[in-house]
Amino acid sequence: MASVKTLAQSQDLKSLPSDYTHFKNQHKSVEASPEVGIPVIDFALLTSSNLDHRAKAIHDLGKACEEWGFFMVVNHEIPETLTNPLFDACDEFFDLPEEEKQRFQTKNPRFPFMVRSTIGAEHEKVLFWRDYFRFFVHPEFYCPDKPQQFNDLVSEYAEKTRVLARKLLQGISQSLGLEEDYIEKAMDLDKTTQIFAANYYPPCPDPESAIGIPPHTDHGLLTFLLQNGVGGLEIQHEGKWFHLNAIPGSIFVNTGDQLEIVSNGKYKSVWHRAVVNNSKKRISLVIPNGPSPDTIVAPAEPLLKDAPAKYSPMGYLEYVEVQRTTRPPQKPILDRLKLY
Ligand SMILES: O=C(O)CCC(=O)C(=O)O
Ligand SMILES: [Fe+2]
Repeated sequence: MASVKTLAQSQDLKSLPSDYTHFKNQHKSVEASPEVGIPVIDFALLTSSNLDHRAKAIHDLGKACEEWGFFMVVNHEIPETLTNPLFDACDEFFDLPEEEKQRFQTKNPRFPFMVRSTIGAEHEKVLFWRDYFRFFVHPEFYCPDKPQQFNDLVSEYAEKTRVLARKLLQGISQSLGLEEDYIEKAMDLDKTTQIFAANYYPPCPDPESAIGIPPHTDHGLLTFLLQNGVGGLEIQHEGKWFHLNAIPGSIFVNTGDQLEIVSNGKYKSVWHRAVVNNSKKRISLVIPNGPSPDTIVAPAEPLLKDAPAKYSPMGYLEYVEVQRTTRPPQKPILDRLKLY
């Protein structure tokens, strides 16, 4: 199957092919920025030695998870000298011929490498306006050996985002009234499951009728997202869709299904989608951070004093696999684990 990029670049593409048509002017969303209450977490405050600053950051983090399931992190210590070349490397990877990309398939069924044409697309009646690839970078590190430097860049980015995830999850633990290290121990974060994914959304001739990624929730604890200066991510909040505008240099973070389970439903995983536009290509780099593959995820024991468990336990990797192979893929398997 040809990539969407190739399709978008073909000379005779005047209108959206019918199998990519989802809606008639469907995406109604409102512009969202810190002015309308989108939470911003200052990582420097969260890691400050000033206890008041830290307590305020933890409070804000808890509120962001509870009310939005989404926040932007500033002062996160991941430099653009790393992320800019990483965007370039991903862009180059998308430029490789399809056969070349397929060559990077991994043999390991537990931690597969995927590019768009191998999964999803051929099973769907309606197609999404994006190309993507993804592979596991932890607890086993994998990365294609092309383009040059890709391996080093991904490895450094994965390492830095693991540190960020752990510190945020320490704050989130405390915001739930748990010990600082509760989540990292219960979720076995030394063997955290990290996936590196890149999405490519070419300019679309009829963006109102197409969708990049339909509404879904992510499977992990926290997902990090960077974009190439072009917006497209939308989150659902109180029944409305919000189109997110990034503070330059910030990282988007959204809560995932496992955080909902661990928090026994206090921090719901947020519904989100990616919309497309007709003028600029958009690339997003996405890192889902989850428990170790073999963790059986269940509501945190100390929280069960307040309310009985709302979810049945389930192994994390099994959860990922079921979510990946469920059609339609956007239906969260979380619903099946809900007890009441
Ligand atoms: O590209 C985006 O804005 C959304 C990506 C996303 O939700 C995902 O890859 O799970
Ligand atoms: Fe997502």
